[in-house]
Amino acid sequence: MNSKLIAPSMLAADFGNLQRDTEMVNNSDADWFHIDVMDGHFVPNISYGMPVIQAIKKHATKPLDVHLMIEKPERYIEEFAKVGADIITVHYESTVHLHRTLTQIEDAGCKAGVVLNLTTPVSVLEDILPKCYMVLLMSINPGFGGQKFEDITYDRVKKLRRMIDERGLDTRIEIDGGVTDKNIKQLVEAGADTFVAGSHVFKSEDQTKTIATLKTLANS
Ligand SMILES: O=C(CO)[C@@H](O)[C@H](O)COP(=O)(O)O
Repeated sequence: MNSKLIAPSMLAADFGNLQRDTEMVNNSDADWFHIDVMDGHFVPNISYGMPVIQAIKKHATKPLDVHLMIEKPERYIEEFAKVGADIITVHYESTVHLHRTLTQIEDAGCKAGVVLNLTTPVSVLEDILPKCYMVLLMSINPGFGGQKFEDITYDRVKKLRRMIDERGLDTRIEIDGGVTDKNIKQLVEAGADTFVAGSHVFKSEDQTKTIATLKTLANS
């Protein structure tokens, strides 16, 4: 059984106070920084790229979990590794030669994972699963923070959990989009172990306490 990890999404941080928000995550019960890279092509939004990741890395004391929502991510893997990514996930839908892209991530010294859009069947992972450190299941349509969690995610997590267990693997299952204190326990029960939370954390009054509550609920 993997430990339960919380990864606050820096997309919801205050970019004018990035150092402050990075230190808040450092000093909280969070485990990773979740970094959303969007290119305005793969998803209808543009977020940030290498310079901002580098700025976060400068102050971060925890691993950077970099989620690439970009077309042909294989063009930039080495650059993301260079600015400090520890884990890099790419969308199944964004790269033609997925196995080659994951190898490229590993060769760059990072842990490699695959992301599935909300309704891409988890069965497409059958052959690539042994190569995945983590699978990220989107629980919203990617592109924006603050959206409502989609309930179809629970069944998707259960299916993926079965696939992982049947193969005797320890692949992490990360959930991203609309994660809150209201659904995290049910997600753990379904078989997830890694949780991205953006607006629920950064829009709360006491961010450190919100992270601590998520961690406690995930472990209860
Ligand atoms: O990948 C994405 C958005 O596409 C996410 O990481 C969001 O940033 C999660 O934000 P919340 O739904 O938790 O506000």
